[in-house]
Amino acid sequence: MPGMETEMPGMAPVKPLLRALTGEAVWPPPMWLMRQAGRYLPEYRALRAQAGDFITLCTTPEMAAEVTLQPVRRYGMDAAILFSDILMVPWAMGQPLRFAEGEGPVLQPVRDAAAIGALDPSVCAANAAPIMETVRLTREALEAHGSRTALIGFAGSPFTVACYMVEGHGSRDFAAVRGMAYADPALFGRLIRTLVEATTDYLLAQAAAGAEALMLFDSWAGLLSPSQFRRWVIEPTALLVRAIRKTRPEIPIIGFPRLAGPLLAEYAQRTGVQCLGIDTGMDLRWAAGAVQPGQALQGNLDPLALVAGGMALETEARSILGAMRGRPFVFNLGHGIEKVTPPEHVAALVRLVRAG
Ligand SMILES: Cc1c2[nH]c(c1CCC(=O)O)Cc1[nH]c(c(CCC(=O)O)c1C)Cc1[nH]c(c(CCC(=O)O)c1C)Cc1[nH]c(c(C)c1CCC(=O)O)C2
Repeated sequence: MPGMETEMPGMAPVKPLLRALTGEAVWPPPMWLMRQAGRYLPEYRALRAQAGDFITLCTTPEMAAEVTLQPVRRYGMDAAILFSDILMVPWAMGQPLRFAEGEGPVLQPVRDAAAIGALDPSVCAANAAPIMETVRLTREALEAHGSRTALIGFAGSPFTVACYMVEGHGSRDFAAVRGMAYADPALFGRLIRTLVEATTDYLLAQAAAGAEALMLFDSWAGLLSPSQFRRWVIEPTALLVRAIRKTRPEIPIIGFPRLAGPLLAEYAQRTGVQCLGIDTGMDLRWAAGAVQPGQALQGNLDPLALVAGGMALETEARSILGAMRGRPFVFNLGHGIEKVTPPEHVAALVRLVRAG
């Protein structure tokens, strides 16, 4: 029974985020923001400068745990999201990666059978040990303060991670990747299977280290045609979810198939994730009718409304709250926070959402 746990003597109350993810209409809704730890925060920029390099920051557990906790301390968010990056999975499989100042990630592209065959998914979780240590330290710090804040672990979905692995850097349309998926589906399928395997182990290791929910970021899912979306987004995600559930049936999973449009319904049904991340452009009431009964929604404030602040922010946030009242919901952005966001606008948003 929802809520029962809170009344049982000797048991810690269930955290609001976890209640919402398991289908309870918690109100005011729990909230956190995608990329809530990041360059818009002065305390992040200070630690980032001290680390020197982004990968060093991600692989130094004390620093990464500290960065994870920064937005929780400042705003009392209902979730802390592990500070890391979706590209740490290819990094942990040995693909050379660097984050170039001002241009984003740069990887040595994998485009042929030799390069894809050389990737070993079985070493991913072990090589990512520092990230698991970050999870452990962060969870420990949260529990030490008796926090209501839940810790979210995450990974990129196989398709979105494959986009960067094949292209070698960011792109507006990932044309080379989508072209390869049509021209050589056997080879692309091999890469996707490798990623399903690596990502399963990687997420299970995060759960074992103390992550209380898991999120799959599929930022580029919406670039695909419907048939390709079914093949490269829905099928591998369904396999991944099933594999995680086999070992950890209770851990809630949030799927974020960005720009999926009407294919959200099929994604929700066939993957069976507990919660759907909704992007900025999607109508929340429509999304509520498209998902399965009991599936929670998370989203979808425009990050630019948060940059603007004032009346624009208030109007947008209130319309989201109005649409979602009475159903399982997690307040969030529709995509990552912009680095020009004034931190005081985030504080204003937190006050507004907490007032319901
Ligand atoms: C596509 C993608 C990436 N990474 C991620 C995605 C999916 C979500 C999305 O679509 O935004 C996910 C991600 N990246 C980061 C997190 C940390 C947790 C959080 O606070 O949400 C998460 C969940 C930190 C980060 N990842 C990155 C930064 C900035 C690095 C810095 O401090 O210099 C942070 C805080 C770097 C990164 N990492 C990536 C890119 C394209 C870039 C460069 C763009 C940029 O600089 O914003 C790949």
